[in-house]
Amino acid sequence: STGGAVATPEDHDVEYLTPVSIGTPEQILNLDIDTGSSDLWVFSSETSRSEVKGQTLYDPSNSSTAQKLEGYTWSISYGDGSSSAGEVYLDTVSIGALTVSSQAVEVAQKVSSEFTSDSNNDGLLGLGFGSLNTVQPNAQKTFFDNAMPALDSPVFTADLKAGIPGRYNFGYIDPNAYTGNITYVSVDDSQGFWDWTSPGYAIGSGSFENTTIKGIADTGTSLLLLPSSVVSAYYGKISGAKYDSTQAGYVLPCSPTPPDFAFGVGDDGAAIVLPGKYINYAPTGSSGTTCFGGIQGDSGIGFAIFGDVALKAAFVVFDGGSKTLGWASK
Ligand SMILES: C[C@H](Cc1ccc(C(C)(C)C)cc1)[C@H](NN)c1nnnn1Cc1ccc2c(c1)OCO2
Repeated sequence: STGGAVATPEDHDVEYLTPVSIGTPEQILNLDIDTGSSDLWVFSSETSRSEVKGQTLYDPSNSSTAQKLEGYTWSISYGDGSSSAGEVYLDTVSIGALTVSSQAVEVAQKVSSEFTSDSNNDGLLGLGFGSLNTVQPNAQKTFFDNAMPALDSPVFTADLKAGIPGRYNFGYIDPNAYTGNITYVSVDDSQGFWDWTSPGYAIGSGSFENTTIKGIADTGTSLLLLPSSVVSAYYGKISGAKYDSTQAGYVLPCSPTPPDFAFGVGDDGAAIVLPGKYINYAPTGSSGTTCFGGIQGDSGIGFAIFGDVALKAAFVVFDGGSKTLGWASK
């Protein structure tokens, strides 16, 4: 079997939302597919009313296929400080033509203010490794883990785009979605992430800097978070760029367009090039002359995060069979 669905960017590509069908008859929620976590949780009829602001709610009592996992709970805190918690049902979940009949659907009873204020986001669908799942007393499998045995090929692909809809596909690699070759690299799943190591980077037309960058491919993080040495080298090339403590990040003049940023993939010289305009993440004020940088530091996290700013420059294969990541330009 195969499946897939569109991934539509919210403002500034801060996140990408994908329609996911849950229950019988189907209830369609727009979820943030997140390769950096492993819980599938949704706003629901059980979410406290004061914490709901416009989201679509999954109501298990309206699904003939919903089964409550009595005594099961979940609670998650994300690296950006947001959090949510609740109870657990099993129900039928589909992404396009791909259906998992007994998927753990974690219904939120509480969500933090960051989720409440994001009215278009109806929840997260985690595609990290199972060890990250927070359900107690027994961890639950991800949609991909449940689907994998039935898939034509044990893979899913992320084809995110700048400012326009892209796609997540399951079970096949679309040869029309990328250019050149796909370079596969090994993944360390010991922390539950799609964790890989880039051999280095280049700034604009500059020479390639060999420095290992270990980080995760994370569709659920907006920015590209890199070691401070790389980040200061990049912004050091841009007159007027500076670290702004009030913004808690590097800001830069929105024009002229900043230099491209390339990160290496594999040891054959392959690289993914981010056009400089991707680094103009969003204007910081009303004048539009200063932009918040799409590349920021990863200090305090312990690893780099190849978030949407990086992923939208590539076609990425998440191979659950060989536990490898495939990177291609497009
Ligand atoms: C943050 C997202 C998870 C999320 C997504 C969306 C949202 C909102 C809808 C409310 C906007 C909140 C949360 C990420 N997913 N793998 C994640 N989940 N756990 N760690 N990370 C990545 C990380 C880790 C550390 C950091 C960071 C990021 O930004 C700053 O420091």
